[in-house]
Amino acid sequence: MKAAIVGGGVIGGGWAARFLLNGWDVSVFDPDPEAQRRIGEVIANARRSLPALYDRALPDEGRLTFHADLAEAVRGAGWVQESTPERLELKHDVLASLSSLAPEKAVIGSSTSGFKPSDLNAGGARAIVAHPFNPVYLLPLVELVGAREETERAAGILRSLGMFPLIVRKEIDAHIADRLLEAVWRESLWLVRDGIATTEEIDEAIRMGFGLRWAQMGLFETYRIAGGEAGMKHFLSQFGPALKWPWTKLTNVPEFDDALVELVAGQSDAQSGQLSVRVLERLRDDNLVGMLRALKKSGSGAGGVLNRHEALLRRPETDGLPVTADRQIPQGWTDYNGHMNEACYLEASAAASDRFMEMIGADADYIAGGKSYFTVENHLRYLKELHAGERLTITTQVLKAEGRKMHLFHFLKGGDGSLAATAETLLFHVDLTTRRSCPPAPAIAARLTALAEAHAALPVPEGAGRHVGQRG
Ligand SMILES: NC(=O)C1=CN([C@@H]2O[C@H](COP(=O)(O)OP(=O)(O)OC[C@H]3O[C@@H](n4cnc5c(N)ncnc54)[C@H](O)[C@@H]3O)[C@@H](O)[C@H]2O)C=CC1
Ligand SMILES: C[N+](C)(C)CC(=O)CC(=O)[O-]
Repeated sequence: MKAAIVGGGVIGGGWAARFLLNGWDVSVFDPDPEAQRRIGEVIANARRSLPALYDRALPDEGRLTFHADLAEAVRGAGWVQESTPERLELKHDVLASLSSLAPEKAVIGSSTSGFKPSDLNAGGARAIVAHPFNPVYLLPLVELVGAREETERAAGILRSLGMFPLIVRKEIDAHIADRLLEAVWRESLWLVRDGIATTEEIDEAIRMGFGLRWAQMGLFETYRIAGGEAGMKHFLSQFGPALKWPWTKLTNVPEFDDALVELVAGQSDAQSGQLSVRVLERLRDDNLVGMLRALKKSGSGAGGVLNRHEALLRRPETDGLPVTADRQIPQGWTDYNGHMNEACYLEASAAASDRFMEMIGADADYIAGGKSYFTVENHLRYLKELHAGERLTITTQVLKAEGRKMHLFHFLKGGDGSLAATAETLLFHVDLTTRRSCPPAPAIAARLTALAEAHAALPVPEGAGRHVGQRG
């Protein structure tokens, strides 16, 4: 699979990273000689953040190439994404060329923030709007506007990249999200211009309050709760009339003169000018990863998208021993010593035990039926440092399976395949109603015994049965 990226600035670079890290080959066309360096830096940021969202490994990265010839860049592409500056005449030229050069079956998407497909295709092109959000490699939303059949085909491809396609029912300037963003931005500019608030104060007003709510419940669900037990109707009757009070300046746009530009840019420099854009991007990405991982636990909003994508990612089942984890180490697992924190070795091992339980049939359905395993003892050995972004693979050997006892030994291997840690763990099968140990269901016992018998032929792992501080 190949994607062609035409225009490799902020958004084109993000698209390149999204495709590349999901295993697509990516070709880039951008006349700016700086584009290759900039895209390299964006992809480096994406490598440290995107894999951290998943508890499974992403596909192997595709191949990245840069081209001076547009026809060469789009040859063989299944997706062509135009991300040139927001100027209609330029987009007409570029999209017309792409429509004649790209393979017939290729989706031609435009990243335009505001133009409608009928604007873009006025010169005879066949593009759809595929409007993403910055950073494209982390945020799932892509607004799709265009012919239904084409947007549905595009939606399937975007889902396979872990994105959330939102098909806009009717074309309209600035689609859905940018209309909302623009309303907030316009009002913020008034507040700055009129000296009511600084750029920093406005950012605090967002991030200390409603910004936190929006990522998980959006606007209407949040307001439903704000109506209390009486719900949405009560909320509307209480706050609806306020829309006619002078709470906001609504549609007026402040004069974009030099004074306003200097005021906003000056305040913004004072707020964050000491940090480079790349540093700010990394801070943003680390925070987004933390928030997205929290949403993944509840399955809310973008967390549900991640869970569905993760279920599609390949999971190797055996490597001699069952493979119970195969993932990249997230940035958030590293500590002040610059390596994977000790607690995260346990987190990874506990997830491997969960996966092993699934493999023998003690899965979510079995647990919902009232039976499970509890861990009663763990022994971890830290043998080698592990680092963010490195591949972590865990294989699991059954040391003993007797009645209600399950004794496992996890081998944690780093990206170079060498042993980085071992985790020996003893689990008891329990009845979740009585909270007491009991024998597992016969089907579980049979699968576990079969694995235990197969593993009995293997040597006892070095370090098994050790106590803390034991020499040799
Ligand atoms: N920056 C943002 O937050 C977002 C921007 N967009 C949309 O994405 C598009 C691109 O915006 P940005 O990436 O922000 O702009 P940008 O200015 O960062 O990048 C534009 C790139 O296009 C290249 N370019 C110029 N003419 C070209 C041509 N004829 N062929 C190929 N490349 C050409 C430039 O060299 C530059 O690298 C716009 O339509 C914008 O509305 C969409 C979502 C968010
Ligand atoms: C400012 N903008 C209109 C280019 C923003 C977008 O289009 C989406 C985003 O990422 O905020």
